[in-house]
Amino acid sequence: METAAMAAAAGSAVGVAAKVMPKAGAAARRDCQLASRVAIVRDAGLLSKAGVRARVSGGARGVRAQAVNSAAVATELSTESAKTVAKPTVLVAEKLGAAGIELLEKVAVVDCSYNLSNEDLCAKISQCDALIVRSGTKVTREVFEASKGRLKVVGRAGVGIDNVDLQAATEVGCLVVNAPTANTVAAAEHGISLLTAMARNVSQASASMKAGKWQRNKWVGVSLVEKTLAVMGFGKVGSEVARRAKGLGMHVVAHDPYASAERAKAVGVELVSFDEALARADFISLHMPLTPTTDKIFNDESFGKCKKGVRIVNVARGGVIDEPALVRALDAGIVAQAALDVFTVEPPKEGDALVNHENVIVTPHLGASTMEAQEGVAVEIAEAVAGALAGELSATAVNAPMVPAEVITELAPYVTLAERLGRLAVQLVSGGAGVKQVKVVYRSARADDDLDTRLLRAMITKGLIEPVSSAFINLVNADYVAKQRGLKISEERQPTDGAIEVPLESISVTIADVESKFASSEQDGAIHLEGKVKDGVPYLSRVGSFSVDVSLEGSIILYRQVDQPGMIGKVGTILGEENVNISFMSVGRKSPREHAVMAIGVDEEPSKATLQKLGDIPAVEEFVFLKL
Ligand SMILES: NC(=O)C1=CN([C@@H]2O[C@H](COP(=O)(O)OP(=O)(O)OC[C@H]3O[C@@H](n4cnc5c(N)ncnc54)[C@H](O)[C@@H]3O)[C@@H](O)[C@H]2O)C=CC1
Ligand SMILES: O=C(O)C(=O)COP(=O)(O)O
Repeated sequence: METAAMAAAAGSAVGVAAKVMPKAGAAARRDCQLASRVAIVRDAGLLSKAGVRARVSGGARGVRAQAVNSAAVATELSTESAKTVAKPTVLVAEKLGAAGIELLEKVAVVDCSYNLSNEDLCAKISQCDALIVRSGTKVTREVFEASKGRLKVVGRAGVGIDNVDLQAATEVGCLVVNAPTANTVAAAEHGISLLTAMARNVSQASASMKAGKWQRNKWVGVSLVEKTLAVMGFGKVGSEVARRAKGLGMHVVAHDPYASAERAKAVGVELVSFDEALARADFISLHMPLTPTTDKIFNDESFGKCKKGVRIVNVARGGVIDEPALVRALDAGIVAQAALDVFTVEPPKEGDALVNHENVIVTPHLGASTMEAQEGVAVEIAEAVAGALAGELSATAVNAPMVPAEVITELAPYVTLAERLGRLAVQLVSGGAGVKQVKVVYRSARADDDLDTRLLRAMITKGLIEPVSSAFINLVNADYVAKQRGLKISEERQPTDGAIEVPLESISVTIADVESKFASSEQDGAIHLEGKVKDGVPYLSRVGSFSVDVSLEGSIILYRQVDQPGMIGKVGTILGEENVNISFMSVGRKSPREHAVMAIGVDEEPSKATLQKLGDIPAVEEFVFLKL
């Protein structure tokens, strides 16, 4: 029952029919267990790099990318689903290295459709579980809306994610992953190429010679040695540029509000303020991301703070420069030369003043375009996307909190417990959509920094919201959706003396300011449920002020009775008449022959008539049926 429900949840989470086909004995059980495990992490929107590697490793690299058109995708999908489980569909919207395509083809139907218009992308996206892009595709809110909830992961085969609407992705629970490391050296090398080519007028001299001229006096350059280079953005690319520039004999300063002084010291670079960097630089190289803060950070005012005759390289993003301001600075001689790989609009409009400026050299966004970087990026993103589709943890997720794989594994049963407690608690509320204040208490012997509760909070949120709305919730969007609905979840840690090997002794969920359908679930005027994990299985351990002990599998009937002999027999007979199988029974009472709360786990959902028969037993004072 549990595994079937979770397998269904897995399907809904990824938007593919993750059906477990009927199989005999151990094989079927193993498949169900796998589906169950996948469901936990997939619902949480988590990815594991190790898991992906295990799944996709072993394949020969270098298989050519094969364009798969829509008809072929449809055919392959139907054939696949007839065989076992339908493979997810990955749309690769920009050229990706062959090794990446090969990895993806092991786990998905891969549709390589390049140069799609926005309209075509929107039309296609509702058939896709994942989308892979580079910098040339704008993944807008419109694209996420057009996906109608099916798109579960966007992979950016590169670093900059300014072309993906992260807010829209988060709102719909779509994970965004990037490939942050494989093109670092390529981008740094391109920065250095542009720096040296600009200083020695390589591209102008080459063009003039090809035009039949021999202008040795015209193309005299400037030297780099002993000059000061300001690296703006001392991250991965910036650091590599700094190292290389030092090798060329340059003095390097860097500006990066978030860089550590130790890292700068290790590279032999002085970290300075923005203004000081501009004031000292003979050359400036840009390596910061495009964000609302860096948007047009190089403008008339900042050029005004530069040394006259400064030379600028931009391999970051066109948008960090106010381009008309750069044209003015070039015309005024404030900026002597610029070397640009990136532009605010790509490709720039014909006749663009900057592109055509005589003191500017340009390349068409080639920073990451080496054979090596493209193969590396393709593998990096394919692994991340394949992992996402399997619901595993990603080290490169950009819109979900990072939760290490080992934490996921350790917390897996508590994740299930957390969701089920939320699910039960909200069903107890009369008109569950009105829940606003929820308190979660984690009882644990672990130190505060040794227990990551983000995943548990997300799953309680999922349990609280999904039964009473059409929202789909995972780790990516849980906090966002809760905030949107005005649901405030406060968390409290209660230290215990137990063993620290056990992550949690119990989790309790308390909903204040609501009315309960089952008065006995209230404690101090609030609905209160508590659960535990025993032998890897989640249990309900408390309902209101009554202790119970019922496994959280199947569904649950709770009723309050006057404690007296013969009750279990009567209830068992009524459920048995309708062939409802009882998995667990537990009586929670404070003292003999007084009020007791009975918790009964059932494998099947009883009919309303059967539930009514239970309610009609004279000793039963109230009852409620809760679905897990
Ligand atoms: N032209 C191309 O083909 C390529 C371009 N890129 C661009 O280069 C950028 C940097 O890439 P990585 O070094 O891999 O990223 P990164 O994240 O390692 O480094 C970016 C650095 O910029 C810093 N930063 C953020 N705001 C800043 C500000 N206001 N002023 C100064 N520094 C600031 C960050 O603290 C970080 O250290 C990417 O965001 C991307 O836009 C990256 C690869 C290829
Ligand atoms: O990785 C980045 O940020 C880049 O700018 C590279 O872009 P590309 O993948 O070559 O379109």
